[in-house]
Amino acid sequence: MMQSHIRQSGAAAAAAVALFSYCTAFGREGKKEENGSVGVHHLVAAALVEWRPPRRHAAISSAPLTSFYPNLAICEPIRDVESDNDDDDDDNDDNDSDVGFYYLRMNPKEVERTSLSDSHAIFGALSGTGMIERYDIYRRVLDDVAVERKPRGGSSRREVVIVNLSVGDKLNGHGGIVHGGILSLLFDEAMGWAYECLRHEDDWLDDPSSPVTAVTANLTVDFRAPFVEGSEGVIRVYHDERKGRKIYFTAKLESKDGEEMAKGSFLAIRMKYL
Ligand SMILES: CCCCCCCCCCCC(=O)SCCNC(=O)CCNC(=O)[C@H](O)C(C)(C)COP(=O)(O)OP(=O)(O)OC[C@H]1O[C@@H](n2cnc3c(N)ncnc32)[C@H](O)[C@@H]1OP(=O)(O)O
Repeated sequence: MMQSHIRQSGAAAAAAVALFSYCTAFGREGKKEENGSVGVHHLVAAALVEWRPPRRHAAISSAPLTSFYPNLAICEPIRDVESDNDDDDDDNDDNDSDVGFYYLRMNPKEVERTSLSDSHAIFGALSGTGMIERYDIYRRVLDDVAVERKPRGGSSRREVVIVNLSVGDKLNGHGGIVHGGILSLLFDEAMGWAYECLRHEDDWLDDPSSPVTAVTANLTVDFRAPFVEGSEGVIRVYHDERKGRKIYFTAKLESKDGEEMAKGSFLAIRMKYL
């Protein structure tokens, strides 16, 4: 988890300081030992490289569940995925980056839908050690002030969903690199959940409870950097536009360090009869 990563990083930093103090106090040179072992200063350097200041976090709230998602979201305000508020990528500066929000975790296991049972690719067959080891979905929720300020309508770009994920070492194409098809799958699912969030918003449908299913009509992915096996990452899904039954999303996959590993765009079309 990123939280534990940050905690570990903090511990690493503390250890680095302690080791550095030790080196300074005792005048150790810390060269690489002749027998090939790594000297003290290498340990210090390694620890310092590991540490990085945490980025600004999303607001954390203990707000109760909203009424329209009684069994979908569980009340677990996120503490371990970082905000994109300080993102300097113009491509992804969603409109509400200056207002308050928090994340609520969604729970696929509690959704009564056969597609999310064992037959589901991500939560079923491809879930497990070495495969998709984590795929935690969070809905972004604006706080009351943000809701008041936010323009309503179907075309304002905004982050809807994030996914905190990790992939093991059994889903590669080239050695050590996660298969692009797997990343496309991860994107497709995330954008599907973003659609599910949007369709429950009261200004989206005349009847929010009506079961209107959307399918992926088009999915495009740009792979920007190899996502290596054993990596953690965050997918951020943005809603761009809606034209009748057509709903457009874009998304990006960030490494845990915030580097953009892949970008996706997605067209979901609401089916006529489901
Ligand atoms: C709580 C649980 C959470 C659960 C969350 C779970 C998330 C799971 C996510 C998994 C998502 C998937 O993988 S879904 C599985 C993969 N996808 C599929 O199997 C879809 C297969 N394709 C289809 O069924 C169909 O082609 C549809 C439904 C997409 C479209 O057929 P249609 O409804 O008859 O639409 P049609 O009248 O032809 O076109 C409507 C408009 O869309 C445009 N259009 C149609 N197709 C395309 C296209 N590929 N690219 C661009 N534009 C298109 C047309 O030009 C037209 O524009 P205009 O003239 O109106 O301007």
